[in-house]
Amino acid sequence: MKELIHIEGLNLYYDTHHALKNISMDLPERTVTAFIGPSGCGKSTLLRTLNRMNDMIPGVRVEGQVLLDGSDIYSNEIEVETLRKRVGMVFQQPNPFPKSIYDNVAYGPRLHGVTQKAELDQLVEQSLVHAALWDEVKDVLKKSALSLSGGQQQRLCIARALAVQPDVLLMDEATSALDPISTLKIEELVKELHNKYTIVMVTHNMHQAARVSGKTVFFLNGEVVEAADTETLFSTPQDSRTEDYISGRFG
Ligand SMILES: Nc1ncnc2c1ncn2[C@@H]1O[C@H](COP(=O)(O)OP(=O)(O)OP(=O)(O)O)[C@@H](O)[C@H]1O
Repeated sequence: MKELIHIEGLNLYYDTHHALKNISMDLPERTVTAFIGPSGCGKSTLLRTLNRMNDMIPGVRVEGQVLLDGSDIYSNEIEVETLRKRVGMVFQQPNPFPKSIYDNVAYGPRLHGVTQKAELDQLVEQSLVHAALWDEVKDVLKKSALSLSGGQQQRLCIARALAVQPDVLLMDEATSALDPISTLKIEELVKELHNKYTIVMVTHNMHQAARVSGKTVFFLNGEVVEAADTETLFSTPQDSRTEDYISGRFG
């Protein structure tokens, strides 16, 4: 499978704290990759390096390379806005804007210069269909996004991310604030979306990683312990620390 993202010798420091230690890995195209590991091992930090969200945190220093389709996203030639259009993100807490459902989804395309109503209408519908929310909201698009349930809000945030037609979708514990039924809906959605998008998800839930992802990476103390296709990692882990973690002996 073609790699879309290649990480090489990546180190990240929060001031003096060495949070990511010499990370190298490939993230294959149109695959769900899950990052697992105990709290504080660096999963979210690594996820945030993929669309340079860490740039906003004072005192962060990054060394090494992250190549997206062969281009180093930390090079001076890369515009961060363009990068974030290609690499969208969904967070733990649904965070829709206090605007209508329609305007939430249309926000990104408008920002990137789409002004024609017909084109916006089409993008909004297509994104909501892809996020498995269209049927529930198609008659109330003018209603405030804040009137939706938590699970619907999270699917709206996914639709908002998809509306700018990204290549990569980063999901940082995107279901951990949701009830089991909404979680299941998002898991089903992720399984659908991976045919079109490269998805990287941080999850605390190993069952979720096993259910949804094609590749799993296990982290400990800022290092990659093991990366493999999900079935192999869960059935025949190579490292005893991976085995201890997935069998619930720590973390
Ligand atoms: N903004 C920050 N400033 C300073 N240190 C940070 C910051 N964010 C994370 N860290 C530190 O970096 C390390 C990795 O944190 P990170 O949030 O990436 O881990 P994680 O594996 O995602 O944890 P969790 O599963 O609890 O979300 C931790 O030691 C954490 O305290």
